[in-house]
Formats: sequence, C-alpha cells, structure tokens
Amino acid sequence: MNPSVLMTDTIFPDTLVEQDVFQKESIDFRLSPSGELASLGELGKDADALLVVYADVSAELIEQLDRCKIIVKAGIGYNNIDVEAASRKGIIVANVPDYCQDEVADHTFGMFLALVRKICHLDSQVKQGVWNANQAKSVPQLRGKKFGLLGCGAIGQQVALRARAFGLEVVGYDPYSSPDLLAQHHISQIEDFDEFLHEVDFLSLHLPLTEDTRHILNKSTLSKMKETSVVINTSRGGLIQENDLFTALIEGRLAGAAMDVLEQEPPEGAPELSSLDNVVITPHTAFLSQDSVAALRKKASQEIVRTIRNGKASNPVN
Ligand SMILES: NC(=O)c1ccc[n+]([C@@H]2O[C@H](COP(=O)([O-])OP(=O)(O)OC[C@H]3O[C@@H](n4cnc5c(N)ncnc54)[C@H](O)[C@@H]3O)[C@@H](O)[C@H]2O)c1
Ligand SMILES: O=C(O)[C@H](O)CO
Repeated sequence: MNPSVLMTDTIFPDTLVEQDVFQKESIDFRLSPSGELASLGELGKDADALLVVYADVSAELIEQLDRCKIIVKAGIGYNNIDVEAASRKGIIVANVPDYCQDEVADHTFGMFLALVRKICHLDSQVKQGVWNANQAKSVPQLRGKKFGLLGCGAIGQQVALRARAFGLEVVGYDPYSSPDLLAQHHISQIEDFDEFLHEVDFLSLHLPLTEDTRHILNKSTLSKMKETSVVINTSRGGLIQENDLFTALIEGRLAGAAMDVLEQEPPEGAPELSSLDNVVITPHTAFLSQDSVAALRKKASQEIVRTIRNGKASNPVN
C-alpha cells in the first residue's frame, strides 16, 4: 500500500505542484473537499501525513489521526496547528521557514510608505474627485526617525535592510536574538520593552503568534507609544488586540496602522478598522508572489516526502 497525504485546505486554484511531487514518489495524495473538522478527522484517519495551509489542526483533530507521522504547515507561521497535541502523539510538525522573506519585507515597507505618506487615502480621494494636497502637509519626514522591529528574525532583518535605505534608524526588541546577530544587521537593540515602545516612531511586528505573544499590543502597551507613531503588522492578527487598536486610533493616541493580517480572517464584511482613513489593510497577501508560491508548494511537499522516506524532517518545530 502506498503512503498517503491529506491536504487539509488550499488557497491555490489547483493542486498540480503537490500532485507532481507526490506522484513521482508513489505517494497517494488527496485534497479535502471541505476542510471541515468532521470530514478532516474521517479523511485523515489513515493518512501518513497532513499538508496544511490555514485549516485549524486542533487537538481534537490530531486525536483522530491514527497513522500520521508528520504535519507540514505550508508557510512560516504555524499557529493554526496544536504542536503540543501533535508532540504528545509523536507526530512531527514542520514548517517552511525560508520562502518569502523578500516578499513580506517588500510588502511591509510598501504598506508603511502607503500609510505614512497617505498614498492610499489620497488616491481614494482623487478617485472620488477630491484634489486636496493640504492633507499631506502633516506627513513626517522619514530620515532620522526610529523604525522599531518587534521580532528581529529572518523577515525583520530584511525589513531592516529596506528601512536603512530610507535613512531610518533601526531599533529592535527581541529577547531571543543575540546582540551580535542584531549588530550584524545594523539593528540597535533596546532590551526594555516599555522603553522600546516609547522610543519608536514606527513599529513593525515580525514575531510568531504564540500563547506568550497573543495581544502583545493591547490597551496598556499601546498607551506606551508616541501619539505620532504608527503600527505595521504583517505577522499575525492575534498579536494585536484589535478593539484596543481601534480605540487608540479614534482617540488620537496613535497616528495610524497598516495591517496585512487580522484577528479574524476572513473578516465578516468590511473590518471595523477599515472605516478609518489612517488605516491601510491588505487581505493577508504579504507572502505572495509567483516565485514565493512556487517555492512554498514544492518545499512543503518535499518535506513530507523526506519524512515519509527517511523518517526525518528538515524543519521540525517540535
Ligand atoms: N503576512 C504574511 O504573509 C506572512 C508571511 C510569512 C510570515 N509571516 C509571519 O511572520 C512571522 C515572522 O517570520 P520570520 O520568518 O521572521 O520568523 P523568525 O522565526 O525568523 O523570526 C521571529 C523572531 O521573533 C522573535 N520573537 C519571539 N518571541 C518574541 C517576543 N515575545 N518579542 C520579540 N521578539 C520575539 C524570535 O526570537 C525571532 O527572532 C511568522 O511567525 C509568521 O507568523 C506572515
Ligand atoms: O506564515 C506564512 O508563511 C504566511 O502567513 C502564509 O501562511
């Protein structure tokens, strides 16, 4: 009997890349038609591996997997997988840590510029027949301002490179990163979180969503930031308490926000934040480009092949 893979969900229009990789290795491949927990449990029962994009791989689902050896997140952030439950069952969880650093850094910087230079807002005004340059008079000059990285890993380092090219001073808060590594990337470390929040003019989030980091930006931490500062989030929606962010923005305690990710994705209709002129939102697209997607799909599938064939994953997270 061939080993088998269940793909729980996909955002791509076809599964040709995955089918190709698995077919060459005589591994059977199925895509779940609905991605719903009940059917995933049933379909995944006999699968040797799970390939996951955004499906919620809960402890309840993992409990139903009788043969599974590996769960691969097709992506970097694996917060939709209950890693502890998988570890308890001896299942390896792996991600694809290296496929879209440039895309996310470009998107982060693009959103930052669109927000701070009011490009999206002015564009939408012109399209409504309003030609009013006055609103741009309050735009801050970037050179010499402090660009703060909350999380200084692979993506944060790429963002730092772009920020420096704009004459920004890059500062970082990352308790798990070595001072040498940060110095190598010309990121000045600020060790005290409150001081970091207080110092930065622009704050960009590049850390994983975990139980420790959920709502790391909330009423209390947002209140430590300058009223003129902005937040850019291309990491995970759950890092920010969105109601607190909304309140800080309407009360003028923060100058703006750029968000590629939201607490609820997809949101039900237009998100509340989108009613504000000083907010820019994209629908979780920072990682996407033709090249990054091709690399991601291939790497995720190959990780499964490696584990099924050799019993070892290249990028285990447990
Ligand atoms: N929007 C998108 O399309 C998209 C695409 C890729 C990744 N992401 C998100 O970006 C995140 C970062 O990706 P990466 O490749 O840079 O990951 P990475 O693992 O290379 O870097 C994450 C950094 O965060 C740091 N960190 C952990 N906890 C922290 C804390 N409490 N405070 C400050 N720093 C902390 C880690 O030490 C690490 O240096 C991912 O976890 C993922 O959720 C989003
Ligand atoms: O984490 C990632 O790789 C992207 O956000 C897609 O899930």
